[in-house]
Amino acid sequence: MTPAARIGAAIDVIDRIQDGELADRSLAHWGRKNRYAGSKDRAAIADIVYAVLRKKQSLAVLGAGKTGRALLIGYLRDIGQDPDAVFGADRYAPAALTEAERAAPEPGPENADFPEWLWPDLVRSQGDQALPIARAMRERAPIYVRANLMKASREEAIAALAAEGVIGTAHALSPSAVHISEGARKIRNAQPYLNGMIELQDAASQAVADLVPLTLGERFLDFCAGGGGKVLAVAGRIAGEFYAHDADLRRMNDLPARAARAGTQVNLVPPEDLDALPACHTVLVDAPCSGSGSWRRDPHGKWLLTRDRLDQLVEMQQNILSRASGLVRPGGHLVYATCSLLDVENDQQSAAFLARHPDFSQVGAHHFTPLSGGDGFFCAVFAKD
Ligand SMILES: C[S@@+](CC[C@H](N)C(=O)[O-])C[C@H]1O[C@@H](n2cnc3c(N)ncnc32)[C@H](O)[C@@H]1O
Repeated sequence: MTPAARIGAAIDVIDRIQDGELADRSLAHWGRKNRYAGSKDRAAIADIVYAVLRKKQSLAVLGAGKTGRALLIGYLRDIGQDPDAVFGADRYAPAALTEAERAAPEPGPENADFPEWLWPDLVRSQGDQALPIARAMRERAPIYVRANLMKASREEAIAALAAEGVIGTAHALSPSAVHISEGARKIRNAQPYLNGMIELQDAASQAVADLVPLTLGERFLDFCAGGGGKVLAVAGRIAGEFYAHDADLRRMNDLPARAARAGTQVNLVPPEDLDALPACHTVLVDAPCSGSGSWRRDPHGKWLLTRDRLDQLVEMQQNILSRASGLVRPGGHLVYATCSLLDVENDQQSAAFLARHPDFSQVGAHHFTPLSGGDGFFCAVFAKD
């Protein structure tokens, strides 16, 4: 069957489903009526039908209707194919599009599976990238590892992984990032992981760690260290004196073992010891945030966020920034990062910080979105007078 004929078959199957038939019965019925179709064709048609059912609501918006035909128009738009190139493409294809079907629907949150109340914020923050970003957020996150450059080059790490059946390629977001295309489940038992040559870490998270200004031997504090992903990434780049703090000490439970595996040392600083810590060359605030940049990994988080919670987070970020800024020594840097796509947590938060702290000036701001492969992240670097 031609690709267009498979789309035509999927339309027939979906129409029966829309009339109330169960999906597997509708597929079986189509198979009985079209015995010329081989097993590959039937499997491909089933794949299309189930892909449509998964996104039925948003595809109905994209195709401007709920019939099999409209949903398949929506399906093709969703996967980036022009329905005009399929409908009417050959004599087995469904009939060519009408003018009304050809008119593309208005982009909006309902065809991006994005919380409606937050849509204006995303548009304000990301402009005409809002829709592709929101739609990218519906897919599974890619898997990345970080080559620990203190132990091996990225190429050596890729080769060591390949020897254990884990296939990866260098990724452009960071000199340490490796995109894993095969064998991801084997990573945690693979030698390069067990001996600290690699760590699991999103590529944009690695890129944020790359932006941390630090010179050999300097003192670095990760103020919101959590499991230690960022401090370990910075320690993988340059030798220094590393400190990790988190309001919730338990979040750092695994950090000493992870640091030992990576061949580095990270000193844990409980809240009561912060004031005794000598001022640092660089302090990183990887702040608690909406997590909107990592909703591919946490799709439930997307539906749990509320306006009240977002307001609370913004206030919390302000307080943390003020507290952490007091730990930076003159001439040093404060780095503010979030895995958020929302301006209110990112550029607006940075501007508010600068307004409250005239002894700091902004020397860089970077925005990462899922469109470049990794999670959405924001990173601002402030220099202290
Ligand atoms: C985004 S996570 C950090 C992720 C971590 N840096 C990493 O790369 O794996 C934010 C962390 O901030 C911590 N946190 C929340 N409120 C805090 C506060 N007032 N002071 C310090 N840490 C705080 C949370 O416990 C959480 O572990």
